Amino acid sequence: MSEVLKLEALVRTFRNEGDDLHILRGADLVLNAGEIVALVAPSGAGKSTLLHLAGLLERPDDGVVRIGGIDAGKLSDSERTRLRRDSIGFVYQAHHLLAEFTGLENVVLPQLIAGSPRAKAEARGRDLLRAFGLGPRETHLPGKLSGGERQRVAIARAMANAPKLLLADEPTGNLDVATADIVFDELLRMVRGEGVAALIATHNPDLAARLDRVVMLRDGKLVAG
Ligand SMILES: Nc1ncnc2c1ncn2[C@@H]1O[C@H](COP(=O)(O)OP(=O)(O)OP(=O)(O)O)[C@@H](O)[C@H]1O
Repeated sequence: MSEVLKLEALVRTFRNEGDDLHILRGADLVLNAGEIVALVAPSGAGKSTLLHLAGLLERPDDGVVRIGGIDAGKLSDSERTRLRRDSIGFVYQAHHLLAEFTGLENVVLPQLIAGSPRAKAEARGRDLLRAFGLGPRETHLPGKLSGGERQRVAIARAMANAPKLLLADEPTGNLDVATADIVFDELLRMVRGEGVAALIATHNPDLAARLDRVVMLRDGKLVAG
């Protein structure tokens, strides 16, 4: 099976008021194509730190991040940006949609930035929003959508450039329990349908149990959950 993400002995230490916080102390992980893995850890253990490193938003103090076999540490900043844009989608706890653009435009823009022609980007955007039942709302501004609808648009945006890897940090953490449940299942359906590998951080053990595998961040290392 082809390897989408490989983390090798990742180390990340923060300096905080004179103390060293050893957040990652040799974290290893392999994610294969189509695999959906839950990342579970107590608050402050380093889930977001790990996702930022895996998503090439930050560099580790030591260790290697490979995306599709490519050692990201050997790339220039612009090459990392291109690899991130072409291969990785992000979903955060907050939707981070652009308020002055419609739902559809929010899904179209990353595709235009990646060089896709507008007609193709709009067709893909409409397909993704329709899959979430948002077709009739595609021209609404984010401020006119419910919290669950906004998060669905944010997921559609993350999938817009057909990434190989989706990284999600508490993707339904801001929603009420009932909506979170539904949106989480919709996210899984879309990720499975598109054959994308995903690493999804969640505090919720019920949600984690729906995924293919659980890894836990313990003492700065990843262990099977
Ligand atoms: N840039 C930074 N400088 C100093 N300390 C940091 C920095 N970024 C993160 N930390 C610290 O590292 C620890 C891990 O943070 P991180 O956000 O990765 O945790 P988390 O597991 O995602 O937490 P939560 O579930 O609450 O979001 C925290 O104690 C945090 O305060």
